[in-house]
Amino acid sequence: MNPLSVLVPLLKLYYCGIRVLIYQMFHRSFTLPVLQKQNGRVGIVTGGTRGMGYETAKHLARLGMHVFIAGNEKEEGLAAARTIQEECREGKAEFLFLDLTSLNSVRKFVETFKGRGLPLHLLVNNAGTMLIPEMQTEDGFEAHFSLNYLGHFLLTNLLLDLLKRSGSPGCSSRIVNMSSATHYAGVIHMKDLNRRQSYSSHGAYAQSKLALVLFTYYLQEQMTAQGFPVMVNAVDPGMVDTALYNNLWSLAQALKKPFAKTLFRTPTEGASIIMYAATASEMEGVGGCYLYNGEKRQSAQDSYDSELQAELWKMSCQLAGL
Ligand SMILES: NC(=O)c1ccc[n+]([C@@H]2O[C@H](COP(=O)([O-])OP(=O)(O)OC[C@H]3O[C@@H](n4cnc5c(N)ncnc54)[C@H](O)[C@@H]3O)[C@@H](O)[C@H]2O)c1
Repeated sequence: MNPLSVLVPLLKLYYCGIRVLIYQMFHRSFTLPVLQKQNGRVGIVTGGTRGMGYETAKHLARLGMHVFIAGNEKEEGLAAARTIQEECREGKAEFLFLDLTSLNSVRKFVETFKGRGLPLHLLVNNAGTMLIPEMQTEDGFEAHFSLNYLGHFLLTNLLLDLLKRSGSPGCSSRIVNMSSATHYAGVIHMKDLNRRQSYSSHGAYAQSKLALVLFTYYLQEQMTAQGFPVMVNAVDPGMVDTALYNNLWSLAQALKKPFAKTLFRTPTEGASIIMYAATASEMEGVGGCYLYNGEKRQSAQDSYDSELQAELWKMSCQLAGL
C-alpha cells in the first residue's frame, strides 16, 4: 500500500478539524430562534440514542412532536425514549430498531414504520461512526460508506413517498442530513467506493460525509423539479464532544481531552443546527443548503458537480437495490 494514500487523507482531516477549532475559539454557538410547536407532526431521528441525535429527539418531543428514535442499540434506545417521554409530556418518543449497516434492517425498519400508518414530516439522518478500522458490512460494503451514507440513502428513498404525502405547500416535510466539515477533505472514489484499493479510515469518513452533501443537493433538485413539498438540507454541527471520538488513536485522544472541555461544542449546541434545519420557520421552503452555525455556507467545490451527483445517485441505487 502507498503510505501517502493513508497520510494525505489523515492530514487533510486534521487540517479541517483545526480550522473548525480555531473558528470555535472565536465564535460562540449560534442561538436558536423561537421554534414553532410540532404537535401533530411525526419525525424519525437516526442515532437518536445518544449524542446529538438524543438531544435532537428530546428537543423535538419538547416541541410536541411524535419522535421515533431509530438505532441499533436496543437497551440504550429504549432508555432514551423512556427518559424523553418522562421529561416531555407534550410530545411522544418511541424506539424502533434500525441497523444502518444492513440494507435488510433498513427495509424491515421502513416496513414496521409504515405499518403504523402514521404520516412522516421529518427525517433526520444523523447516525454515524468515525475512524473505525477497515471492516465489511453483511452486504459487503465498507462500514463508513454503508452506515453514514448508503443506509441513509436507502432509508430516505424508501420513506420518500410518505414524506411527499405528508408535506404541503407552506408546510413542507423536511430531511436533514448530518454532514461535517470533514467533507471538505472528502474525495468520491467512484470506482472504489469501498476503498478496497487503499483503505484509510480518515478518507473513508470524509468520503461518506461528502457523499451526503452530493445526495442532499441532488435530491432537493428532484423534489423541486417534481413540485414536491420536501426540503432537504445538509448540516454541519462543528466539533462536538460526543462518543464519536472514541475511535481516535490514543495519542489523538490524549491531545483532544483538554481541547474538548474548552473548545468543543456540547451535544445540545451541536444539535441546534439540526433543530434549525428541522423546525425553524425561517427554513420553510428552503432546501439544498449546507448549514453551519445557523448560516448557509459554501460546501466543497465537488459537492456542486451535478454530473458527480447524478453518477453517485445512480451507483447508490444499484448498490442499495433500488
Ligand atoms: N461529534 C462531532 O464533532 C461531529 C462533527 C461533525 C459531524 N458529526 C456527525 O454527527 C452525527 C452524530 O454523531 P455524534 O457526534 O452525536 O456521535 P455519537 O457517537 O454520540 O452518536 C452516533 C449515533 O449513531 C448511532 N449508530 C451507530 N451505528 C449505528 C448503526 N449501525 N445503525 C444505527 N445507528 C447507529 C449510535 O448508536 C449513536 O446513537 C454523526 O453522523 C457524526 O458523523 C459529529
